[in-house]
Amino acid sequence: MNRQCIRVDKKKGEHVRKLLMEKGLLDTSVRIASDDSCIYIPLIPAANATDLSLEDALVTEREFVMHERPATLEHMLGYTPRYEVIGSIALLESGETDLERAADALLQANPHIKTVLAALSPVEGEFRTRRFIFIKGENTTHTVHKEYGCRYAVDMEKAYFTPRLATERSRILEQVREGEVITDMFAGVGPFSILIAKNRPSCRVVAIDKNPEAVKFLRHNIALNAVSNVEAIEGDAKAEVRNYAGIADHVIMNLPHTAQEFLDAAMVVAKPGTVIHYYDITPEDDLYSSSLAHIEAAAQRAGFGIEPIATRIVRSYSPHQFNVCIEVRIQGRGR
Ligand SMILES: C[S@@+](CC[C@H](N)C(=O)[O-])C[C@H]1O[C@@H](n2cnc3c(N)ncnc32)[C@H](O)[C@@H]1O
Repeated sequence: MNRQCIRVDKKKGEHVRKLLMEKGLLDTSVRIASDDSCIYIPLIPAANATDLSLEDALVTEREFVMHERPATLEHMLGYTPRYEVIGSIALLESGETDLERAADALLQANPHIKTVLAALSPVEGEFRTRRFIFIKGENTTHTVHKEYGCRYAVDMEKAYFTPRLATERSRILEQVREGEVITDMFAGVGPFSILIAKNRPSCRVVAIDKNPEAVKFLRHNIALNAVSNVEAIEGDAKAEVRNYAGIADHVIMNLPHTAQEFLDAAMVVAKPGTVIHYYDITPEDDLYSSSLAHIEAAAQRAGFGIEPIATRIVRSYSPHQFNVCIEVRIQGRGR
């Protein structure tokens, strides 16, 4: 099938290709063609070639060979931008210089992406949310993300969610046995709680979050995933744990930066044998020691001891800081 294209002298080819790419007019589904002196650059069907007014270039038609594989971002942009995909939203990380062009390439490379946003702020504030700027596609911050057979609706401006913890969540699930009680102290829209509830139907999950918007999505996600063993609690974990004293087999503390302030509250729901899954941001020269000391001190205040069972780096946070997980088993009688 013939396609509309631009014929241009080989020497000017790269300049014209870049220009068409910037304008979002390059058809990247087929290979650029050439003969001895010219190259033929394919245009997307909707391109209005008469508006282009390219010097020394001719609008013509010819057949092109399809790419065997869909064009990659590297192929389209000459580099791979830093981004993550949450549901149908691609989120470009700060540092991206040509947002419009990167957004065009993302929309073209991945048919599941309908919206491209860029982060305007880091994760911030008590509710760990971010601000975004809309770049291209459908103008929304709401999406539904699929992960390990679960679906999570989230408005990214109103509540925290990251797909980067998917593997970590599955690691926690592997440690939970049927019939256990889990307290998810900072549950957000529910990715730890719902994954566990769905895969361990006889577990009881108490999911707490202080952000009313996160809890709204948590409740929605409980219904979306048809789980009946999650109790969604809106409130401050420090206060709410008093209603669940001494019942937890697992306590998930996914509030890096400030989880330390909640260790005494974690000890309220703990009992001998409870496993605490504690997340922190730590410097490379003290990945685990100080955090372990804080956990041990809180356990001692509650009349417990601890047995460290695992430590791991979850992901890199900044050049010299890491998001780590420390897991300890509670020992002793408690107060
Ligand atoms: C890093 S997010 C983690 C959310 C969820 N666990 C996840 O993986 O997506 C931390 C959550 O803690 C919540 N939070 C902050 N302070 C809290 C508090 N005092 N009590 C309960 N939740 C709190 C925030 O609203 C946020 O949703």
